[in-house]
Amino acid sequence: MSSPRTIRVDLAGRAYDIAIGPGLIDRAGELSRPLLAAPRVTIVSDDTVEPIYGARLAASFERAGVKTETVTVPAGESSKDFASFGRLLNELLDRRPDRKTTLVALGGGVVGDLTGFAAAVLLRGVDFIQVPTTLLAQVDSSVGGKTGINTRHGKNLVGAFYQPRFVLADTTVLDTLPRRELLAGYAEVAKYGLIDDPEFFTWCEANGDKVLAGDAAARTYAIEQSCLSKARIVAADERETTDLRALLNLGHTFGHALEAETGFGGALLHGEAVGAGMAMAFDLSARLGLCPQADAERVRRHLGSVGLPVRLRTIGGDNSRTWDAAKLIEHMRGDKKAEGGKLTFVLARGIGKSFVTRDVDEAGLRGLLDDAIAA
Ligand SMILES: O=C(O)C(=O)C[C@@H](O)[C@H](O)[C@H](O)COP(=O)(O)O
Repeated sequence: MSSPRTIRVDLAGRAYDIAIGPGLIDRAGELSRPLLAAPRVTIVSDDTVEPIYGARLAASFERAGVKTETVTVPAGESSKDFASFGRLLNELLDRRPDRKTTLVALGGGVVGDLTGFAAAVLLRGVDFIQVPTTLLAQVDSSVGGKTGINTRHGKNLVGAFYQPRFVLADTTVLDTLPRRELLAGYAEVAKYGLIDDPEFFTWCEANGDKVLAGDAAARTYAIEQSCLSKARIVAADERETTDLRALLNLGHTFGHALEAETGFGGALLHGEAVGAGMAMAFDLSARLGLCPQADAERVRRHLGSVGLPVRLRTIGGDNSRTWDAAKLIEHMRGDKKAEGGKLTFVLARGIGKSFVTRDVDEAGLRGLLDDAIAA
């Protein structure tokens, strides 16, 4: 059988491939067998995805002579907390893994982040493979080795940089993804254009609807371009030691605060929060005179036109929610990027011209939040 399209994440001794293409779940065993330390894997999935794809993935490993076991967690962001993480570790240990066991994360960002963190600490570190089944996980969270959980203090505040051995993105699984999940992932696709690739953002404006409607060529192109951008940035700044990787956090200072305020219970999908957060980051950039107003409007128009909720009033599908600017700013202070009490933002000088700054006037921020809440 032909080799799928692969993109290399070039990390010297820890380099790995992202394979992208239709039907790859059925080839997971054959494609990952050479990477396994021993012919046994434990698949970690959630109770939405496992019933749909678990048996096919397990069968593909079994065909390659690999023994499988499966552990399932409840679907949703609430599984990314201490208690769920502890339960997952115990369930994994119940199956008597050894250091040559490989974990396979089958699911979206929550399953990937949770499994990756479990792999980082189980027996002090076992290998793991990502089989992302959402658009968001395929274009973003499965690549780059950011693993972790949420705490009552905020999003992803406990975790590890721990790279997978392989990422296997089966593009056909997106056909069964609910539109809301697709949209949430699409926010992260558009993000790459907004960070440093204005041509890609222009492509998104022309083709975003096709990506969401299931056009296979448009979808594959969007995933490949996103993974190329992410692989390039991660290879250059794996552990976010310079501000380069931090650019991938465009929209996240706002987004994480919105998620924290709604309690990580799934009222708000991560990608929805990021979409609204990117619109706010461009609005703030324009308000501070850093970015042309026309660019901020273009961002808001495109994200809104594909169906992302870019107004705080509509985000999370609960029109009765009230937001409090002071509380949102308090959440931002707890963000990992905050340094010495200074809030950190990814702002922009225009589309594709993002940069990191710790120099944001809080009165300007407060004004933006008050206006966003009132709009
Ligand atoms: O990979 C990265 O680096 C990112 O920042 C990608 C983000 O889109 C992703 O949501 C990430 O998990 C956020 O990381 P965090 O360090 O801000 O928690």
